[in-house]
Amino acid sequence: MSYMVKEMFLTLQGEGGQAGRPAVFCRFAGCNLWSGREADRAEAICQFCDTDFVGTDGDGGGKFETAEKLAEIIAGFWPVSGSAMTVPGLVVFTGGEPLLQLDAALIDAMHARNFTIAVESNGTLHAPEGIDWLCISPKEGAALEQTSGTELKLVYPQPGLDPAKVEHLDFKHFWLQPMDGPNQNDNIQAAIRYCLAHPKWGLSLQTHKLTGIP
Ligand SMILES: C[S@@+](CC[C@H](N)C(=O)[O-])C[C@H]1O[C@@H](n2cnc3c(N)ncnc32)[C@H](O)[C@@H]1O
Ligand SMILES: Nc1nc2[nH]cc(C(=O)O)c2c(=O)[nH]1
Ligand code: SF4
Ligand SMILES: [Mg+2]
Repeated sequence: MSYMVKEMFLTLQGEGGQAGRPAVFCRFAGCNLWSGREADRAEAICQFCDTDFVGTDGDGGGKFETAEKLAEIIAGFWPVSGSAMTVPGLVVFTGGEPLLQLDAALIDAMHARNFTIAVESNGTLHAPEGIDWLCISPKEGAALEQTSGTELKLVYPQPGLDPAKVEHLDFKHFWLQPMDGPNQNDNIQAAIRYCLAHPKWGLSLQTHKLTGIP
């Protein structure tokens, strides 16, 4: 199968429990909750998206015909290779919605290159086996199918999606990530208040936006 990739880059994971770790980001094109076109945003299931995932025209983007070819390019972004790679590399598959495209062949090809695999998903599709760090970020109005993983990262607030509705699910970590947008400052303060009153939850700030890295 072939893979449609919007962009790829080396950066620091900005969010969640792995924030601060260097990682290669592979952003797949396309999502099942929004077309990505501004004209469709108001009618989309997910309306607050902060990401351009349309097409394959970003830095490092393109259509990759095989898992081996894509894995080789991803590994090439890592600053260390071969015997100098004393700790595993880290790849974050995101999008768009990565579980529309990530498959066993690509997972195996990254593991064969000594990479740990992290995924950022909206949870509407079941995750394949072999993902090492699975982050699920539920969206109000979209049925949640993947109810287990490593971390649950809820963009907050989402009217109709109270954190109490998902805090029983099978995850190791629970994060509230303030919704970026016109009410960002209020959302940060509301998320902090919620965490202080409900200490199962911790705060996930989008630290890459603070530092100005991708
Ligand atoms: C662009 S999404 C791509 C992965 C997947 N489609 C998903 O929604 O989880 C990456 C992360 O950014 C979060 N996100 C998207 N828009 C946001 C916003 N306006 N404010 C805060 N987080 C946002 C998502 O919830 C998700 O955790
Ligand atoms: N630095 C950085 N960290 C991130 N964590 C999740 C991201 C995403 O867009 O999925 C993201 C991103 O776009 N950049
Ligand atoms: S599900 Fe993820 S990629 Fe899709 S529109 Fe929502 S935040 Fe953006
Ligand atoms: Mg992002």
